[in-house]
Amino acid sequence: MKHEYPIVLKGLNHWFGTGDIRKQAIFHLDMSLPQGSFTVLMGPSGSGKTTVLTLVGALRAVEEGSVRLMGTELHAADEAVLRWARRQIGFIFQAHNLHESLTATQNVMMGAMVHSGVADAPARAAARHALDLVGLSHRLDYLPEKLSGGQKQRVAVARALVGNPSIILADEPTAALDKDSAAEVVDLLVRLGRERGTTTLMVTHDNRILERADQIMTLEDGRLVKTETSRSP
Ligand SMILES: Nc1ncnc2c1ncn2[C@@H]1O[C@H](COP(=O)(O)OP(=O)(O)OP(=O)(O)O)[C@@H](O)[C@H]1O
Repeated sequence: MKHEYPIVLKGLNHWFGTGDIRKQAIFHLDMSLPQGSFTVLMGPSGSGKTTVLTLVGALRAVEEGSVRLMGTELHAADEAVLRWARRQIGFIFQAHNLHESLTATQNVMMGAMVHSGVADAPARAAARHALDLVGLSHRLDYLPEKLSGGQKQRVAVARALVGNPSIILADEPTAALDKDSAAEVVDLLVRLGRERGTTTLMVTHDNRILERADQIMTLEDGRLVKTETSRSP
């Protein structure tokens, strides 16, 4: 089923700690991300970007307000719904989370097997397909140490894509990359939005990629202070 806005946050508040040290980290956050769009979440260190990403990713319980993924509410959702939500998502983090002793294909296969519990042969086929999609079909059997920074991060993107997610959540995926490699990874995510309708939310400090974003949202002290829409998806 298609959803015009696969990610919708309404009146989201979040706190850390209890008692005297209880501190609000997110304040009244509203956000709607259109299907196929590429949204960048910016803001100074400590402004709440990662907290938002983990709430949207069903990695943290929603305390107050609403997070809807593909129309399904995560606030007060049971574990089965949260597991379902995580299966809709491909997660991409900084470059260095590939297993060094596994080839590109094996790294991506792990994503397929964890994601959907599929067996070896279909996981291998899915991994090859995902690596082809990110332009690495000529590097299937390479170990990470033989790949460039940009190629490693494209393996991480392939691993996130292998379960065919509707949503991609990325935390600083270009931080360790040079300009061209960063552009490569971002162009890929933008293309996936256009071609497959994948909706991406990326946390970044990286000014180099802003011109490629459909929406740029800026958080300060847990509040959304600016939303810029640069082009329609
Ligand atoms: N597990 C936690 N326990 C207590 N406070 C936390 C926890 N995680 C985050 N915080 C606090 O919540 C606020 C938002 O943190 P968050 O990590 O979301 O910011 P960020 O914008 O992602 O920062 P950075 O760019 O440095 O990663 C900060 O004040 C932080 O200290």
